[in-house]
Amino acid sequence: MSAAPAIGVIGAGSWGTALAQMLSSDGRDVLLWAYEPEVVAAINAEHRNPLYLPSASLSPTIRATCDLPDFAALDTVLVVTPAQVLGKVLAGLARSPRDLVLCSKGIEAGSGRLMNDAAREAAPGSTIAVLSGPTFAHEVAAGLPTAVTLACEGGRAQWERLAPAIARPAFRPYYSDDVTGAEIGGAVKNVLAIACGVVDGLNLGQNARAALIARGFSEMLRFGEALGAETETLSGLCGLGDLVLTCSSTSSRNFSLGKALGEGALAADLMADRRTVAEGAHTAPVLADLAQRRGVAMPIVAAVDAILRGADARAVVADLLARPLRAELESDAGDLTA
Ligand SMILES: NC(=O)C1=CN([C@@H]2O[C@H](COP(=O)(O)OP(=O)(O)OC[C@H]3O[C@@H](n4cnc5c(N)ncnc54)[C@H](O)[C@@H]3O)[C@@H](O)[C@H]2O)C=CC1
Ligand SMILES: O=C(CO)COP(=O)(O)O
Repeated sequence: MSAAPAIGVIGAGSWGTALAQMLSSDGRDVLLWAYEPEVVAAINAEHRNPLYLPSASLSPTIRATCDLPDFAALDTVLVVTPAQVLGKVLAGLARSPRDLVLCSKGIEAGSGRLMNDAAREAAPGSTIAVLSGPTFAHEVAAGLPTAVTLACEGGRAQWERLAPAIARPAFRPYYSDDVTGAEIGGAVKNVLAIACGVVDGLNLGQNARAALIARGFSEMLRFGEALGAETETLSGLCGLGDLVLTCSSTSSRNFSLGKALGEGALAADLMADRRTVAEGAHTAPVLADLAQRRGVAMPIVAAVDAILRGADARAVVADLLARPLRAELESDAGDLTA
């Protein structure tokens, strides 16, 4: 037990559970909202989450609940639902001023909104922050060293409140005030991780994967610039850092989904009845659409979108390779802009 104020975590998938475990490591009380009553029961009775993070023994200072009204008095709440339901879930939270730390990575289908816009509408009066970076849940739950971007719309004053509440000896947030950049990094890298998985599934080699990471990063920068993100933010933990992690490991659900697509599985079969979320599959269509409407070239994102819609992966890769040659840097483009 600790005298530090309790923290709330909404969403008890693998990431919400891992964050709750990390936050409880100084003995403080953590209230964890789960969608499924059986997850609540298992966490409270056995201190385990067999559905989403079976490897972890959880702290007894984590209490789970299905009732959002239980969060009414908490000043700091982390939001860790799948991106597509974030607005809907937050609409059930009492409307009092608090710090809302968004940890989901995606873009809302239909509206094309980033999570901070969805959260601001669903929970008016809150001050938004975004926590994002290279963070496999099972490693954070195991206490392995991890660093993240913590982007605060409330600037330094909010950081002074949140940093001591969230930092732990092995969990190290870095300050930013670029909420848009932090969200774009996490959303776009999920789509690029699917692309890298496809290349792995097709056995196209490590050169191709490195090329996808570098050219995909260019797409992330172009899209970020169009939405007002800082290049420096995207070059940090929440952009390049997370891109490198998720594009290189089958621990990533997005990479694994792409690998199965490259091996010939159908997207519809892979998405049917899946319990865990591969956010890139939901983000790719809306991101490809946003990019097209804003005139931002994102050929790798468009390729992932096409494969998810059922196009043959090998043919899509052949089309990518057949694109006209062009300058690597925008600043050198001149006539080479095809
Ligand atoms: N797992 C990880 O290593 C990391 C995940 N994230 C992000 O965290 C977010 C949550 O992902 P995970 O914790 O991995 O989820 P997960 O894939 O482990 O579990 C799925 C989650 O969706 C919830 N859910 C399903 N239907 C729902 C509904 N109708 N309403 C509310 N909740 C519902 C389930 O209760 C469960 O919490 C995603 O945006 C993901 O990109 C970010 C960093 C790391
Ligand atoms: O965001 C993540 C690591 O930073 C988790 O990636 P996946 O959702 O692809 O597993």
